[in-house]
Amino acid sequence: MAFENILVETFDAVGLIRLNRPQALNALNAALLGELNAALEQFDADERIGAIVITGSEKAFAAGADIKEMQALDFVGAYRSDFLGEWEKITRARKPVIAAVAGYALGGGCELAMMCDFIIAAKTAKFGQPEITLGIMPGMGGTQRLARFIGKAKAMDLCLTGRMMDADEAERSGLVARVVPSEDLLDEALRAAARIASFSRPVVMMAKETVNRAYETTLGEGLRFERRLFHSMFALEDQKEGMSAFVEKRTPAFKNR
Ligand SMILES: CC(C)=CC(=O)SCCNC(=O)CCNC(=O)[C@H](O)C(C)(C)COP(=O)(O)OP(=O)(O)OC[C@H]1O[C@@H](n2cnc3c(N)ncnc32)[C@H](O)[C@@H]1OP(=O)(O)O
Repeated sequence: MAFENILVETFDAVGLIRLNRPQALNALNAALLGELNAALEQFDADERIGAIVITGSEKAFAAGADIKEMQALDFVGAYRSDFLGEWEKITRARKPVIAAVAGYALGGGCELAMMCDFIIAAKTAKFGQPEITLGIMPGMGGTQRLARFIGKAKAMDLCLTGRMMDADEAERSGLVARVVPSEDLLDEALRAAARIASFSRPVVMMAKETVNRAYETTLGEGLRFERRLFHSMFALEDQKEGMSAFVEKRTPAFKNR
């Protein structure tokens, strides 16, 4: 499939998607969304791929939903088309997705990064929900995910003032897993993805599913879910291989089953 708004590459077991609308600071329009979903589906279905990285440019991961595309929208059009609803598909990828963020991650850009499983940020990264300055509020999950990830105080601050948060504040707040020098961003993200891809695929997928469950259920239900999936891992050849390799002091050769 040919893409116009993203660039897609593979590095061994890692799929890399670069948002590529430099003229609009990677503003997220419908065409880009369709391509991003298609690329993610392809990587998710590809047996050779174990993890996925989404990145932007040095200046912008993404400066938000495309304001020029949204400008003329009316209520009925937004409601009937469930405008922005398709973005949730990104969270359905079953393989881990890392956001490698440099520059602006604003509005929908910040929300897209939060839909990924974790964020690695360059020193230059700036996160924010400036929708309030446009006469709207976040609509791709910002109010809900920020409140869960960084707490009410910071979520309110960002959504109500529209201010930007730099990479260090984002890391202190728990939004970002690691901050690295800009020149190391992609290598660091690809290395993390390659490490994940080297582990047992079903175990990685179950670990992702289980951590995500923490955001959707009670602690009791989450703990039961974790324990049941944990028990199921003893049916995997990869559990036998991983533990034998430890005892025999060698590197495990996982077979993803
Ligand atoms: C998901 C939901 C519900 C909502 C949203 O996401 S709303 C969008 C939220 N984002 C913003 O409000 C940020 C808008 N952008 C900016 O404030 C600035 O572009 C900046 C601070 C990120 C960077 O400023 P800078 O002066 O360095 O660059 P610009 O000249 O302003 O931008 C270059 C080029 O990109 C176009 N651009 C930037 N952001 C968007 C956007 N979100 N949608 C559409 N186009 C965007 C900008 O217009 C300019 O293009 P032109 O020179 O052709 O006008």
